[in-house]
Amino acid sequence: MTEHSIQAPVITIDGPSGSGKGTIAKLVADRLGYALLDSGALYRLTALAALNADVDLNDQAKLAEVAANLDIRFDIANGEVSAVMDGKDVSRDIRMERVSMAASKVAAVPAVREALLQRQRDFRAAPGLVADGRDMGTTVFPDAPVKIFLTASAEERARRRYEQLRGRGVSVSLRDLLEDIRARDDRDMNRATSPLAPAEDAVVLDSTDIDIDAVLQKVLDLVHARTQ
Ligand SMILES: Nc1ncnc2c1ncn2[C@@H]1O[C@H](COP(=O)(O)OP(=O)(O)O)[C@@H](O)[C@H]1O
Ligand SMILES: Nc1ccn([C@H]2C[C@H](O)[C@@H](COP(=O)(O)OP(=O)(O)O)O2)c(=O)n1
Repeated sequence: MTEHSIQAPVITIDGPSGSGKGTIAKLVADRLGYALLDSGALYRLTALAALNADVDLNDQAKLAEVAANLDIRFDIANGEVSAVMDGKDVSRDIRMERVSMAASKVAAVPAVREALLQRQRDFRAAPGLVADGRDMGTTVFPDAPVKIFLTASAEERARRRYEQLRGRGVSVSLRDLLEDIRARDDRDMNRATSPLAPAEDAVVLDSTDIDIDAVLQKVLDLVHARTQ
């Protein structure tokens, strides 16, 4: 028996921005009673901390120091997860577009990824974990029994983000969002360390034309098939 085979199972959900990872990860975790790791939030928190401290986003050593020293926790109340940094709820702040852009830059720094690696693995606990991000199946939990790579066309992902932001009363242009999504895709897919890519043993699911319930059902079917 390997060391990993006695650990709690992990379901990894990787994919580009707006493909539905966060939504599906939360639903699967609720359904199975598993813990949830939103790994993107860690990169967003690092970005926010760096912006707040006026750290130059090109200073890799400083960024790694910021990542290693984050004082953060995730609180759960009424089924909603909030991100708390230095004792303050920053859940809304980390979703701002300028933080999203900074997060994608910060996430390209190898020393930042290294600094956050163990923090992510520490989320693994019984009865299991659902982890969403870009490299959950490739780098952070390579031994996960269930790996999903969720995609959708850039246009559909921009449309979803547009609706999501409008629903929150944020006014944005669909064209700007599509440009942002393409810029982030490019950076996430072409960086040297842990680029966005499906693991060899991942199942690729394209959600462009299927709704959330249908995606959830496909993922749950796969979980049952792989963990029986
Ligand atoms: N299959 C789907 N069809 C339509 N809308 C979806 C689908 N999956 C997710 N969404 C919506 O798209 C938006 C972005 O989803 P989210 O889970 O935040 O994506 P990600 O975590 O991959 O960035 C949310 O408003 C969500 O409700
Ligand atoms: N495991 C991860 C998770 C996120 N990232 C990067 C990629 C993104 O640009 C930022 C923010 O990720 P997040 O998943 O919150 O972003 P989206 O909700 O998909 O727009 O962090 C990463 O490099 N590796």
